[in-house]
Amino acid sequence: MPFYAEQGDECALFAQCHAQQLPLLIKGPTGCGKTRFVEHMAARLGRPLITVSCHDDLSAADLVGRHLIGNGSTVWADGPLTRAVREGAIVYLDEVVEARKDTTVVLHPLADDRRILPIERTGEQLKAPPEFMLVISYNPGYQNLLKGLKPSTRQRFTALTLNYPAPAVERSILEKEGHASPAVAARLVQLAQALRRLTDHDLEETASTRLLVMAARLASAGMGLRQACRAAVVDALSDDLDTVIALDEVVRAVVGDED
Ligand SMILES: Nc1ncnc2c1ncn2[C@@H]1O[C@H](COP(=O)(O)OP(=O)(O)OP(=O)(O)O)[C@@H](O)[C@H]1O
Repeated sequence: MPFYAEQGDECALFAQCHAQQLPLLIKGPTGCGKTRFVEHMAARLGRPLITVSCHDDLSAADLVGRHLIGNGSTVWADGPLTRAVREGAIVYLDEVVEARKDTTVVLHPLADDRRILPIERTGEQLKAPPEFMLVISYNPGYQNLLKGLKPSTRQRFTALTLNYPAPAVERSILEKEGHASPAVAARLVQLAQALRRLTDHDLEETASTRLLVMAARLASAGMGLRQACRAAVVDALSDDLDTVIALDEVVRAVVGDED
C-alpha cells in the first residue's frame, strides 16, 4: 500500500465519503500529498484508481469517450470517467479547474445524488455503482479569479483542505520517502519552515514536501546537503537571480556551508 502520513483525520473523512457515496474535493498547494493520499485510500478501500491530470484542452469527450473509426467501421471507446463508473473505481481528476468548461456537463449529474453519467454520443445513461467515487483536486494558490470552481460545481462536493504537514509528520515523510537520517530530515523541515515564512511576490509557490523529498534523496545518495537543497529546492522555486540568491542565503543559514 502506498505510504501516506496522515495530517489530521482525512483518512476517516475519505472513508466516510466513500461509504456515503459522496464526492470529494481536495484543496491544497502543489506537492502537499494530495495524489499520494488518494492512492493510499484507493488501496485501503480495495478499489481501482483511475487518475486524470486535467489540462486546458481536456474536454468532456476525453473523459467520457468517443467513436473511433478504423477498418471502415466505427467502435466506441470508453474514456477514463466512463471506465471508472463501469468498474466502480475511484476516479481522481487532478487540477480539475484546468479542464474545459464542457466537462461540468458530465461531472454535475455524477457528483450530485443522481450519480449518473450521461453519454451523449451513445444515448446511454450509466448509473454509478455504490463503490464508485469521484475525487477532484485543485490548488487555490495559483488560480486566477476567472478560473476558480463555479459555486454550482463546488457545492456538489464535500471538501477537504490539505496543507504542508506539521513538522513531526513532515520529518517522518522525509525519513521514509527520502531515506533521510533523522538529523537531515530535521534540517530540511527547519529549512522549509524558514522558506514558508517568506512572503516573496516572485515566488508563485513555496517549498513543498515534494521538493524536500527530492533534496533528501540527493543527500542520502551522498550529495552535500547544501548542494542538494540548491538543486532540489532553490533552483526549482525560482528563475529570478536575486530571488535565487536570497533563497540560497536562507539555505546557508539553516543547513550551513558544508557541500
Ligand atoms: N502525507 C504524505 N505522506 C507520504 N508522502 C508524502 C506526503 N505528502 C507528500 N509526500 C511526498 O511528496 C510527494 C508529492 O506528493 P503528491 O504528488 O501527493 O502531491 P500533490 O499534492 O498531489 O501535488 P500536485 O498538486 O502538484 O499534483 C509524494 O510523491 C511523496 O513522496
